[in-house]
Amino acid sequence: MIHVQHLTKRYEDLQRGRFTAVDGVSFTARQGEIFGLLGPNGAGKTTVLRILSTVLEPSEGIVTVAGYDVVRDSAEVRRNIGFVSNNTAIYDRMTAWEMVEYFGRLHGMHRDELLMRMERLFEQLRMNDFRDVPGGKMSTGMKQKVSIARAMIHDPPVLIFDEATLGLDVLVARNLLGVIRSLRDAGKCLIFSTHIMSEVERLCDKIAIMYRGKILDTGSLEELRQRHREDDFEELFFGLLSQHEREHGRPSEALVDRGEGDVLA
Ligand SMILES: Nc1ncnc2c1ncn2[C@@H]1O[C@H](COP(=O)(O)OP(=O)(O)OP(=O)(O)O)[C@@H](O)[C@H]1O
Repeated sequence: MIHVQHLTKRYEDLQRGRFTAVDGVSFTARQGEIFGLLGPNGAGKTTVLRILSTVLEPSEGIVTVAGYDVVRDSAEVRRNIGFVSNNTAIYDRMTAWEMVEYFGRLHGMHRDELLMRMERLFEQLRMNDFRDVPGGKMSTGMKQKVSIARAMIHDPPVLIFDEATLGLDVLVARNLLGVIRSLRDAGKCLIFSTHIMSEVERLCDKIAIMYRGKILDTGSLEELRQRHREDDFEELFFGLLSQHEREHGRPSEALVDRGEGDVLA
């Protein structure tokens, strides 16, 4: 469903000059699968997801979503994906129902089809209790559900969650992970990016560990554990990052010195 081959993205940065944020990344994510992108802040996860959702163009490499090329067929790609982040704008004065309806119209959905889809979605995400609550009066959990409903209104086969649990309390985050699992069971292809190891361990069928623009390894949790002969996922993760630092001439303490200790969160 998603094929990423030798993807590289360079930014022209005023301070750093030409900076490679994503460096030769390849992976495949399939239908009915939750694919986790795990990495500390700055690893390049958001850049990859922005390319998948056609907001940015690759510098090199080929990326296809549902068979469509993100550069050549960007409109088709957008029809096939929904994007959920932790900072989606929710309009204070629009109700949950109005917001989701508005996004359905933006996707050009016909009225009857839109209403049917909305009824199903509000039921599925348990949003009927707050159908008529305006954004300004919603809890964080309600807002997050509206963001998901908005991303799913056109029933895309691919859903992308970028650090979607950031800032949510444990209960809301737990509910969100439940929703993501049920979408997987309904056959969607899900990409879930996070810096939180436990979420990836509990949720993802396949994991790509990303650091400094590269994928250091990829596989199911079990495959990764066996390959690295390490049952403790946290040890495995830091082991891979430290090995990368050693091979690239940096001391492993740099992980902590650079303030990247928060990958432990
Ligand atoms: N528009 C830009 N111009 C220059 N550099 C950028 C730009 N956007 C991102 N970067 C840099 O690219 C690198 C990767 O950033 P990216 O946001 O993709 O990482 P991330 O893994 O999603 O981390 P985070 O969770 O902090 O967003 C970082 O060093 C970041 O500073």
